Amino acid sequence: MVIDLAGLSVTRRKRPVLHGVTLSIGKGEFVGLIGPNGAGKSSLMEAMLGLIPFTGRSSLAQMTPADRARHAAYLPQAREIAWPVSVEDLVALGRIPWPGGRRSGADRAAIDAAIARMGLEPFRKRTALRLSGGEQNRALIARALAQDTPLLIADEPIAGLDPAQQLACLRLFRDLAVEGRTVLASIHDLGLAARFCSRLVLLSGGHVLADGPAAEVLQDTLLRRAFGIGVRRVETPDGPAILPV
Ligand SMILES: Nc1ncnc2c1ncn2[C@@H]1O[C@H](COP(=O)(O)OP(=O)(O)OP(=O)(O)O)[C@@H](O)[C@H]1O
Repeated sequence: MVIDLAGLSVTRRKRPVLHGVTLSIGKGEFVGLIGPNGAGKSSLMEAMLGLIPFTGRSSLAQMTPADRARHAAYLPQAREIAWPVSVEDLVALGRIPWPGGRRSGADRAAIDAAIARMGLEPFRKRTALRLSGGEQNRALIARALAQDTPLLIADEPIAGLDPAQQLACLRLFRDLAVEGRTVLASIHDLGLAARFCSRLVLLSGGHVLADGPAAEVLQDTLLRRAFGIGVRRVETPDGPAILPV
């Protein structure tokens, strides 16, 4: 398993926010983590990576930081770029876990591929702070891609992207999974999650309410329990379109 969690619980400011989450994710899966605001999606990602205290077991948190950095790339929800570095230098930070600095051929190839995959060539030399919000988001995704890890954990990767960029990003993540990598991404758009992910995990109130193929997880009763809303489904040649009602 690429991610193996058992009985993972998190308490924040004395309030329990995750209650014994058990979850295994294997090679080649693209798992969409869905659930309402405050369900615990970000907390689950942070805890499994060992970034916040938790009880229970996470295979990722057990690794040394150096091993983990070569196993898992992480796109946090907060899209902070701290320094006025060029897009190219920002993406190159993804190579830090690998020996050889930025000079090896492998590093150059990974940086170039990540920039190309996120369509960032026109911005390559530009200071990342002078990009639009969505462009900055793409640069940070490219940094995670340049890390070239078997696992990518992305917290709301398509938030703030325009519709074309959302499709491009999810298509890329699906391709990464087809190539044999593993992707876990939190996604609020249920229709896009259903179309692109191989499996959905529905989190609500810190519990896993459902885990499986989209058709099983996006059932009316479950969605009403989690979000308090119903949905309309329209089948299209590209997959289901899901309209919250
Ligand atoms: N730094 C923090 N300190 C204290 N409580 C926090 C902190 N971050 C999150 N929480 C609380 O933990 C719970 C889970 O939050 P979390 O950010 O994991 O949810 P989420 O599912 O990612 O939500 P969203 O969809 O809004 O991003 C919420 O009740 C939230 O208020």
